[in-house]
Amino acid sequence: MAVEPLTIAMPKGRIFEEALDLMRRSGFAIPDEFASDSRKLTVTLPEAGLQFFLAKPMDVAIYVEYGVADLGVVGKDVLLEEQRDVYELLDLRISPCKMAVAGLPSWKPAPNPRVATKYPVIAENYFKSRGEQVEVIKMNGSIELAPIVGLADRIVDIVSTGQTLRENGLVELEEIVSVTSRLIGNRASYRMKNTQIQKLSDRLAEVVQGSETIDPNRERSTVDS
Ligand SMILES: Nc1ncnc2c1ncn2[C@@H]1O[C@H](COP(=O)(O)OP(=O)(O)OP(=O)(O)O)[C@@H](O)[C@H]1O
Ligand SMILES: O=P(O)(O)OC[C@H]1O[C@H](OP(=O)(O)OP(=O)(O)O)[C@H](O)[C@@H]1O
Repeated sequence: MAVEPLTIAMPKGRIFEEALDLMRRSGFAIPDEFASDSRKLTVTLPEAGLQFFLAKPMDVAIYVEYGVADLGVVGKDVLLEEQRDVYELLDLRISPCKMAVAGLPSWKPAPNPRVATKYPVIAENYFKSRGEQVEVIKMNGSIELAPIVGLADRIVDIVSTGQTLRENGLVELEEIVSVTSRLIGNRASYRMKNTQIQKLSDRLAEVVQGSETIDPNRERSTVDS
């Protein structure tokens, strides 16, 4: 009986190249036409029993929760922000960064504090857990601008190299959580396609843990059961 392919939602942008490299090192020969900057949003590998599609990073967990993708690759930041009902299957250890509170070096606690962020859920939860009342302002990007122009006294944002903070005269005040990309799974797919999913996850885990490369010719690159 033919096995239904596994569908994997991949994030466009920063994570994409590293995720693709990981898939390739795990033995899946994904063609070059599937690139983050290409307009092509889907690719099927019939031999491998895999189908990929390219989604906005913030939307990956939605596709997986609704079951149009069996699996997805997504930053831990998105999982914490979106709180979707999905399984987190594997830490892929790619695209590392952290979520942090930042502000001007002169920052001091003041009445009616405002915090600008693209991640309002993470920010609300963090300040609530600290017993600090703040007004969280949801922004869509260029978050570092907010303290400079006086919209907010602090920000909650991703810090990777720290360059954006430095170039804007800001400093990290507190780290909230460290972030890497995760393999996530739809709950029903995890039951119905368990053998295929487990096989793919094990294969990725082997490469993640050992940083080894699986030769596609070593065995047929398939997740068919
Ligand atoms: N320096 C960084 N800035 C932002 N995200 C990073 C960084 N380093 C790693 N990441 C990871 O990459 C993901 C974001 O990727 P990207 O910046 O391509 O998307 P985005 O900013 O959400 O999308 P878009 O720019 O299309 O709105 C994050 O969810 C995070 O897990
Ligand atoms: O520590 P760094 O290496 O400088 O990286 C962190 C910066 O990168 C991201 O912004 P992005 O480039 O996604 O732009 P955005 O502000 O428009 O979201 C993030 O929001 C920080 O601003």
